[in-house]
Amino acid sequence: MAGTATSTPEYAIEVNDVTMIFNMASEQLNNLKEYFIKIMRHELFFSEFRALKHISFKVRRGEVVGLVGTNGSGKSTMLKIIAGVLEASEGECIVRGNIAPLIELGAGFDMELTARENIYLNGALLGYTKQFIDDHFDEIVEFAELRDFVDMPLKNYSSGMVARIAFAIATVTEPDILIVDETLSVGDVFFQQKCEDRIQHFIKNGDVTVLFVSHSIEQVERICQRAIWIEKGDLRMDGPVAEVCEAYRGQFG
Ligand SMILES: Nc1ncnc2c1ncn2[C@@H]1O[C@H](COP(=O)(O)OP(=O)(O)OP(=O)(O)O)[C@@H](O)[C@H]1O
Repeated sequence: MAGTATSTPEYAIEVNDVTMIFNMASEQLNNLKEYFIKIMRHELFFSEFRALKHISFKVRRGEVVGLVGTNGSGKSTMLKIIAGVLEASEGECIVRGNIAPLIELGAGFDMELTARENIYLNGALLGYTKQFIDDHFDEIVEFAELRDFVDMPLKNYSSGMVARIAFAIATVTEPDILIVDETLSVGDVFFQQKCEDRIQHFIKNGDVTVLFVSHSIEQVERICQRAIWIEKGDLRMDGPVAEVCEAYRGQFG
């Protein structure tokens, strides 16, 4: 269960005994018709897959926490539950403040529309008013460095270009909580640096809480103070970034 709270105690995020269960179909079906036929004939079976098992942790306001773990260990699932995109099967997640979720980039975009139209659409989804977007439109486009492409449909953009627009919109104001899931990996190295600088600016100048997933342990060590290691759905370690990254490297490096 994801929830928000209006009081502002020291924790921005509280994850309490969260378990996430996915139902996996016994076979891959191509369409709904096949699905219904199999169901009617009792030929389709489901098995439970526990992507997260009894995870608990708290993040203080202003803390910068990295999530590490090998592929499929449950990091993105954890971020999606915190962002309210997925509902936990068991346990609860309390979030205090507004979240800028940089996960599944482009999910709020309509690929048939232009970048200009998508800035307004995505901005509205993030809760910005039209006036606010009018006032910040140039700033968003400047940051994304896509001025020449602003009236081009998004379907013609590369994934890196979509990431630029998404990052620029989501960070045009300082959020209370910034959730970054591999967003930076699709951009080129120059844009990655620019995004990292903006995140660092938020960290230094405010009390933004950051949850950060990256496969680059160096990047996690550079940006975060604390790291949480999730492995095969279990919380393996939670502590100072250097210690957790060293242990993780020791096992997988
Ligand atoms: N919607 C879903 N339905 C079924 N299984 C899912 C779903 N989403 C994720 N999973 C499974 O849950 C597990 C955890 O996935 P998740 O994407 O959270 O891992 P991750 O640690 O972010 O991986 P990566 O580092 O590769 O991005 C994986 O085994 C994945 O296949």
